[in-house]
Amino acid sequence: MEEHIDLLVIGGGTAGIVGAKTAVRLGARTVLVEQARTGGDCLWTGCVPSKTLLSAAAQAAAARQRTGAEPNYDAVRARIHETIRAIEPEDSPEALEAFGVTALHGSARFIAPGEATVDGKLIRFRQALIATGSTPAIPPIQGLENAPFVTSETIWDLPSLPPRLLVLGGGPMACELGQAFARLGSEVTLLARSGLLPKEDDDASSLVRSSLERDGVTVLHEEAARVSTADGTTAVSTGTGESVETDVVLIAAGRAPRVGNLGLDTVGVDCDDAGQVLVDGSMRTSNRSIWAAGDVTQYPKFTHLAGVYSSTAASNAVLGLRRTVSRDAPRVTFTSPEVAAVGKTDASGPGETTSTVTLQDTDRAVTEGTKEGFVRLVIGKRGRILGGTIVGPRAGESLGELAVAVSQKMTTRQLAGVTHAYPTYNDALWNAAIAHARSGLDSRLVQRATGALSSLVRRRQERRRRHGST
Ligand SMILES: Cc1cc2nc3c(=O)[nH]c(=O)nc-3n(C[C@H](O)[C@H](O)[C@H](O)COP(=O)(O)OP(=O)(O)OC[C@H]3O[C@@H](n4cnc5c(N)ncnc54)[C@H](O)[C@@H]3O)c2cc1C
Ligand SMILES: NC(=O)c1ccc[n+]([C@@H]2O[C@H](COP(=O)([O-])OP(=O)(O)OC[C@H]3O[C@@H](n4cnc5c(N)ncnc54)[C@H](O)[C@@H]3O)[C@@H](O)[C@H]2O)c1
Repeated sequence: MEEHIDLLVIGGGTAGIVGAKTAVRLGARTVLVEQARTGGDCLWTGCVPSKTLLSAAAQAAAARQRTGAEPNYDAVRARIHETIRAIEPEDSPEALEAFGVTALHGSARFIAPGEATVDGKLIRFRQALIATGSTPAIPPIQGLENAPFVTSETIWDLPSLPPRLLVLGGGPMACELGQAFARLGSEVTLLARSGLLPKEDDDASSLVRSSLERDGVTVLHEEAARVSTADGTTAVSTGTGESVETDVVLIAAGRAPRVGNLGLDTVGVDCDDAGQVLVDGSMRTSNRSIWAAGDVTQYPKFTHLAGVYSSTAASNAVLGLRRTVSRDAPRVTFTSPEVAAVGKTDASGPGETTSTVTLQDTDRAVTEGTKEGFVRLVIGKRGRILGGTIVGPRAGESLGELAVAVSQKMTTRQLAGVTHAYPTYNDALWNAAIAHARSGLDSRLVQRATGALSSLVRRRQERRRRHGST
């Protein structure tokens, strides 16, 4: 390709696909390069298979309770493959080409400012977008290399349900997959050195822990120290000397950016100590014509952020803008109960407070027999909703409303003023806003003001009655 293209997109996952389509919509000549299969982690090894697995596991647990029937793991695997097959065409090279993106198969590498190669072939570009994603981080644990371990990339290939599964990690991936495999019938141990969902509200994390334990998961708040494998048995020992035997180890200990062999030094793209590409709020790297989005950057690693941030990066690159991204980062961990959060989740700033309503006080939850869950709003000065956490069934769906409230800078009074249908799970969110808005009305100053107003109205009405009666 001798002439310059407008935008070179490296990586065909969510960030790459959305970025490339955005650029084409803006009239840019865009080339997307993917070294493996377009669709990326979300489609092949992340969100799509894991959410299908969770759904199948929840149904299996319900069926076991109803009839005692044990799940058929082959059928679960078949369902996962079917789901991927149904979504795959949307992300295919053919779909990209039909949209106007030139899709190339190969591995891209920067070789000089404005120049990259794809498997040795030269491409000249005006702007580039790095969207190369991440791979599972493998912690340096003695003996792990000889153990039968799987990651989010390989767990889908297990030929049968492991009788015992040790999950290393306590983040969203460990909690979701740990619960799913326990519900399917594996004996699951979770080894989580920072506890469960350490980035979320403590009460949310406690509810998830109790729920996992009810599903039979053993949760150890410890770090893996050593792994030994002999005669087909693997034992993982912890820092405190406890040892857990297992058939398979699942590593769910975070992510490492895919930056190897990209030639970032050649073009002056800076990374942090973990190798993540550093971008500013407009998603521009330290090289003025190179942008980045998705898991490869320092921002939280979620599909929706990969898409939205990449769209901003591509439009900034193509139109010469510096629009910045929102850092509110809505997120959902799809355990049972779901944990959904956006914006601030603790009242750590001056003048900040929280308003909490439990699902025990929410009629929809009572009618459905749901006992666990809550909504907690984090509220700033003058009643502005800064963020919050929702735990319970369909918390991920309720999060949409909270995300709107946060992004639109709504106050609790404004949210309280929106009529909600009864009985819904979102009543909890509404009631948390009402409770806070009312507490403002209960303050002594407001009581004095409303008292004075109502006595004024009373006197006026009295006067009118007297005049009317004469
Ligand atoms: C088990 C699991 C469950 C998850 N569940 C959720 C969820 O429910 N919700 C959610 O929001 N997020 C979820 N995530 C996170 C989500 O999958 C990622 O945030 C998202 O897929 C990142 O997209 P990306 O485009 O940045 O990277 P990727 O999808 O990894 O895409 C990067 C692509 O770049 C290609 N590439 C790399 N280097 C080169 C090169 N030099 N040349 C050409 N191509 C290259 C790779 O082959 C890859 O296809 C989950 C992740 C996991 C592991
Ligand atoms: N529902 C979702 O949106 C969803 C689901 C799964 C994964 N993801 C994304 O995928 C990425 C990967 O998920 P994750 O859960 O692996 O990452 P994570 O970084 O959120 O959690 C990893 C956890 O593993 C623990 N850990 C690391 N090394 C350990 C060791 N040696 N012993 C014990 N514990 C150890 C860490 O303390 C940490 O809490 C995340 O960024 C997440 O956002 C999202």
